[in-house]
Amino acid sequence: MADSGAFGTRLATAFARWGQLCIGIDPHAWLLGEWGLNDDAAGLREFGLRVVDAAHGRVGIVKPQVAFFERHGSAGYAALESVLSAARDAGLIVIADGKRGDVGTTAEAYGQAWLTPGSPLEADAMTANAFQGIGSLSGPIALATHAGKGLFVLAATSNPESLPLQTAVIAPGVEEGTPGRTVAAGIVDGVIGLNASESMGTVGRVGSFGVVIGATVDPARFGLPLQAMATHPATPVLAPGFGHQGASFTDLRARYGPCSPFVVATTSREVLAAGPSGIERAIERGAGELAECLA
Ligand SMILES: O=c1ccn([C@@H]2O[C@H](COP(=O)(O)O)[C@@H](O)[C@H]2O)c(=O)[nH]1
Repeated sequence: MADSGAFGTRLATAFARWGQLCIGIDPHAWLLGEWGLNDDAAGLREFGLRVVDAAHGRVGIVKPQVAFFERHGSAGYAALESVLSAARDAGLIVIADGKRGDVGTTAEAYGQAWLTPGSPLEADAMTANAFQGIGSLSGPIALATHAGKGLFVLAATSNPESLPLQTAVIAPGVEEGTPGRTVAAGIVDGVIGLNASESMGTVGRVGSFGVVIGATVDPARFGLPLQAMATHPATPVLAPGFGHQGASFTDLRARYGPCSPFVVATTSREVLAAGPSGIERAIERGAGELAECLA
C-alpha cells in the first residue's frame, strides 16, 4: 500500500485533524475571469495551485472537478496533474471528481488512471458511476483495496433531475430477497457490503468505499439506509450541494442523521467566489461554521 493505511483510515484522521469540509477546485470560466486569470491551461494551473495553497493548513480534503480541466484537452490535463500532485504533496486528501463508470474492463482502466500509485493522475479517491451496475466497478474497487485508495459511488445526487431515476424502485424479482429497494438504496447497500468485506482485512472506523448523497436531497425520499451506513465500518458520504446549490451546514445533522460524522461536506463556488484575496478567509469561515454545526 503506497500511502499509509487504507483510505477510510486516512479520511478519519483528516476529519479528526481538520474537520469535514472539502474544498472543490472547479475552475469555471467566469471564476477564472474574476480571479484575473485566463481561461487557458496556464490559468487553470494557477487557479488550482492557489486553491491548494489556501486549503493547505485550513482543511484536509480537496475535490478537483475533472471536467473543468478536460475543457482544455491535453494541456488541461497537464494542469490537473500539477494540481493533483501539489495537493497530495501538501498532505491533502484528493478526491478526483470525474464520475467514471463503464463495462468492467474499461472501468478498471479508469481505476488505473486515478488510483494507481505513481500514475500521473494519481488521487486518493475517485468518484464513480454505477449506472452499469455496481459489479461493473469491481476493477477500480480491487485497485483501491490494493493501493489504499477510495471510491465514492453516485447514489442520490444533488441535482434536481436525479429524483425520478434514482428513486425508481428495482422491479421485484430482479434482485433476490430485496424487493422494493430504490436504485439509490441498492447502490448504497452494495457499497456498505464492500466496506463490510474490506473490514475483514483492516481495522478502521470508516470504510474506504463511500457514496455520493447530495446535501440538497431528502435521504428518506430516496429510501436510504442511513443507520446501516453508520454502522461499523461506516460508509463515508461525499456531500456536494452546500453553498451555491442552496444547502446549508445548519441542516447537515438533520439531513444525514447518524451518518453526520462521516460526511465529507463539499463546497466549490461559494468559497471560490471569494477570489484570490478572500479565499483563505472564506475557507476558514466555512470550516468554522461547519465545525459549529457538528459540535
Ligand atoms: O451530486 C453531485 C455530485 C457532484 N457534484 C459536484 O460537486 C461540485 C459542486 O459545486 P458547487 O459549486 O459547490 O455547487 C461540482 O464539481 C459538481 O460537479 C454535485 O454538485 N452534485
